[in-house]
Amino acid sequence: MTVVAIQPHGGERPPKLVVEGLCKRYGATTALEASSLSVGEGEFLTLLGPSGSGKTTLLQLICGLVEASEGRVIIDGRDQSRTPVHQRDIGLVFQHYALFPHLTVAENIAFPLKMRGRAAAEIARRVTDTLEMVHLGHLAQRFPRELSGGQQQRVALARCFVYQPSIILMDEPLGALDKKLREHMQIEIKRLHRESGATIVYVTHDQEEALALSDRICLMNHARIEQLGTPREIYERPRTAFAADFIGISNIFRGTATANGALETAHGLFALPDGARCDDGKGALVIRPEHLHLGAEAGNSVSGTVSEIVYAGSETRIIARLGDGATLVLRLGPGETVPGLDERIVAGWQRDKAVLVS
Ligand SMILES: Nc1ncnc2c1ncn2[C@@H]1O[C@H](COP(=O)(O)OP(=O)(O)OP(=O)(O)O)[C@@H](O)[C@H]1O
Repeated sequence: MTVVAIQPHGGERPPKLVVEGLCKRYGATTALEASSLSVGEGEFLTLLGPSGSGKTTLLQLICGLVEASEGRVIIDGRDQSRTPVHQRDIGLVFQHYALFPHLTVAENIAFPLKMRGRAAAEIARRVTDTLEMVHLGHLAQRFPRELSGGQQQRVALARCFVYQPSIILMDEPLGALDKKLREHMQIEIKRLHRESGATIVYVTHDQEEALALSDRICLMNHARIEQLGTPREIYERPRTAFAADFIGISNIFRGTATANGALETAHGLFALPDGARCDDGKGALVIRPEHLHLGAEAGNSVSGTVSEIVYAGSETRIIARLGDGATLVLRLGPGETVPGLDERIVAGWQRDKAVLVS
């Protein structure tokens, strides 16, 4: 078992949530290896990773739906590891909205406030404000069955935001919606986050959604934290080939380090970026498509045959086949000359544009 060092939370924000060595085992299966992280007040942190990587388990441990095998959950400086789920002051939003079918939109949103014994005048005011916030004021008297999927999910969000929980946890809340509605709701969630100042931990397996929403991303793989950083840090400075591959498009060349600071790969000998070193003699070079240019540059280049040309308005994406069946992706800007299908090309990169990963 490896214990990951506590990762610093974003910026100067005081920590709202600290997870220390949290671990979950089900018999012989480890759903989450001992993991530590810290989430700042008002931060939007996304747990991102493939199916089965431990995202939901970590979320359930934070809210107390699942009991940890080891580790601690600290909220606002207090150890809440043994606090029951309903006493943790955490709001939950899941993929399936679970609205009360026999209550109107306004009554659904009022429900958590009534449960907490708030005064009628306060409930009325907060429900009105929250309905405004999610743009559902005109549908207050409808029942859930009279709403579209996107509207129902907005009610679910409102029902969570209305009582201003300390932390809001969301598990694939947009998973059941179609792509267009998802993108619209992402903007809504971003706005709700900004306007409410809530601390949010959000689970998704969709990297574009994670990039669009998050202050920081906690990338998970095989029941552990692979990398934690801002979207830009993970995109520009991935630490592993998995991180480079999971976030954005990457060209990855694996190889062995040579004595004079180069990487010997199946596609050629490439100079490493300044200061980069392979610790165990092996590594991989990651080159993003926008850093590849037609023609040899600074000695680092590969040759291939164009197999696909994808015109996408602001850019043209070229996919080329390399010698051993591997593919290469590069992006050409509007002014650049586009090669023809089946044409032989040489694509090069400046060595400092590549990132060495493990
Ligand atoms: N109650 C359980 N009993 C046994 N194994 C479990 C249980 N819950 C989760 N697991 C296992 O723990 C691992 C992590 O599961 P988890 O649901 O956290 O992954 P996830 O990243 O959220 O996946 P998905 O995106 O598919 O929801 C998986 O291998 C899963 O099979």
